[in-house]
Parts: sequence; structure tokens; C-alpha cells
Amino acid sequence: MANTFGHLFRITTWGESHGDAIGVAVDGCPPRLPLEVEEIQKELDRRRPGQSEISTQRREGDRAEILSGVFEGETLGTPILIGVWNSDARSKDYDHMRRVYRPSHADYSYDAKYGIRNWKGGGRASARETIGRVAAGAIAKKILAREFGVEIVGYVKQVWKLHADVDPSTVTQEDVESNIARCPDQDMAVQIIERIKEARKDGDSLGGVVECVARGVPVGLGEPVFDKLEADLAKAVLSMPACKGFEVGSGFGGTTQTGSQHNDPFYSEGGGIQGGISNGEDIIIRAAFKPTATIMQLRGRGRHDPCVLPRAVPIVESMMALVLADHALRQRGQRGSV
Ligand SMILES: C=C(O[C@@H]1CC(C(=O)O)=C[C@@H](OP(=O)(O)O)[C@H]1O)C(=O)O
Repeated sequence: MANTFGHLFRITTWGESHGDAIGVAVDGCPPRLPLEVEEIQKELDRRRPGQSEISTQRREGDRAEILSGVFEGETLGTPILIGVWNSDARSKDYDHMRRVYRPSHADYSYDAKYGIRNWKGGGRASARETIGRVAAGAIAKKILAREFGVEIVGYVKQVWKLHADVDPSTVTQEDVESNIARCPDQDMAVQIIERIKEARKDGDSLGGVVECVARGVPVGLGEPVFDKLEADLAKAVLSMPACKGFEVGSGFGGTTQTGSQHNDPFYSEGGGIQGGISNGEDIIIRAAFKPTATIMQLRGRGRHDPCVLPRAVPIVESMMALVLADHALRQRGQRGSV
């Protein structure tokens, strides 16, 4: 179970960054869901390396192959296996890392845990592991949109000290995809792109925040005690590589207000979640990412993102979709309808 996430809609990701292939097994997808490989590809293309001048230059096509669970364009209800081949792993870049632990990477902790590690590249700790999450997330998004009327939009809210002004209740995916920073505040996007280019030139890296909104969430998703909706969202978000912080609704900002300022006429702290259960309002989450660990100032080789934020957007959306799809199916299982 160590690589598995979810209950009814359950995913297991597999593969290493410099292994032969990488992907996901999805179990529990309802049968007769129309599914074409292009729908998965569209999301993988938003995540893939080499997509812009501010992303890693590793050249992977990341072409999705559906190996099971789909027949004549419809899901069978059986496990869906999706994989991509790794074709541009330049393992020579890692020769000098065979016996060296890179600071701020998982090299030491993996070695300490397993007594062995694939020192060619980041292995399971690499951002390439998120291919499986995004492929499964594409299916989860489709279930949510078709069967539950839920729409999920993520975007870059902050890079370094540059903060974007975005209205979560109206932002669209077209706004987000209109620039390579995936920041719908167009003026801020220009500044962010310049700042990331500068960091790359200096051999340095930057962190930031992805914000993600789910609109049209049905009432009643989430379990009252341990599987509270915000608890599962927190786990989903903090399990992403390089992610160091999670907020929901007013988040840490709410701590400086009084109760009378903070309580909304209907909902409160969770922004769409009360007692761990959705109340039908929009749910807004934020994921904080640290500056990329590999920086050229530390003589790191390999091809790296000077800032992971733009490529993290589809990953955060996918993690939110996995949690909501799982809970929607659980609610339907218990109540018969949602
Ligand atoms: C290739 C991807 O990102 C990679 C994530 C990554 C890491 O250590 O996390 C290291 C780099 O790979 P490599 O060491 O092979 O050059 C990045 O390019 C991807 O996300 O698909």
C-alpha cells in the first residue's frame, strides 16, 4: 500500500525517473465512462518537461499508453493501467552522485530507509512520479465533471515575493493557460516569467504558491472524523514533491482575525467545508512549494526547473480531483445518490 492513494477511487503510481517507464494503476473507476487517451494526454502535456523556456529542458514526449481497463472507448470497471516510456534520461549526469548525497534531496533518506537507491536521477522522489497522479487526475476530473458537476481550476498565485491578484470564483482554465507562467493575473505573469529567467541565469531557483478552486462541489463530501475533507486534501497536497505547506480557505491568514470577523454568514474557516464535510460552497486550497533543490551553484547537473510552480498547477488540480472523486463515490456508495 506504500504507493497507493484513495479508497474507492484508488491509484497506485509506479516507476522511477531514470527507469524504463513510469505511470499509474487506477482501480475503482466506474464502468462505462467514455475515455480516450487524448483526454489523458491533454493533461500530461500541461505537466510535461521541456514545455517552455522556464521549465526543465529534459525532452520527454510523455505519450500516454492505456494498457488495460478501457474497451472501445469506455472504461470496463477493471484496473486501468497507464504508462509513458522514459526516453531522455541522461543518467551520465548523475555519475558523480553515486556516492554523494545532494543537499535538500531524498538521496540520503532513501538510502537510509532501503539500503539501496537508484542513484541515476531522483528515482521515486523525482517530479516524474507525478505523471501517474496527473494521468489518474484526468480520469477523476472527468468523473467529477460528468457525474457530479464539479469544476477544478488551479493557477500560480505566487512566485518568490510576487503575488498575483486572482478571483477564484470566476477564473477559467483559458485564463490560466494564456501564459507560460500559468498565472491568470497577466501583469504579474510578465514579472514572474522575467524573475524565473533571471533565477535560471544565476543558476538559482525559486518557490511559490499554487492556488486551486473546486466549484460546484456537492454537499456532503467528506467523512466526519479521520477522513475529513480538508485532512484528505492536506495529505494529497503534502504528498507532492517539493511541497512544504498547505492551506484551506482563510488558512493561516485567518489566525489574525477575531471570530466575529472570521465567521461568514453561513460557512466559516474551511471555505466550503464544515466539520470536515463539504457544504456546497467553493473549496479553495493553497500548496506552497520550496525552491527547486538542484541549483547549479551546488554543481548539480541534470536538467532542472528553475521554478516548479507553472508545471505544478496540473498536479495540484489532479490531487484535488483524486480526493473529491474518491469522496463523491464514497458518498454515492453510502447514500445511493449525491
Ligand atoms: C523530467 C522531469 O523533471 C525532472 C525532475 C527531476 C527531479 O529530480 O525531481 C530531475 C530532472 O530530471 P533529470 O535528472 O532526468 O534531468 C527534471 O528534469 C519531469 O517532471 O518529467
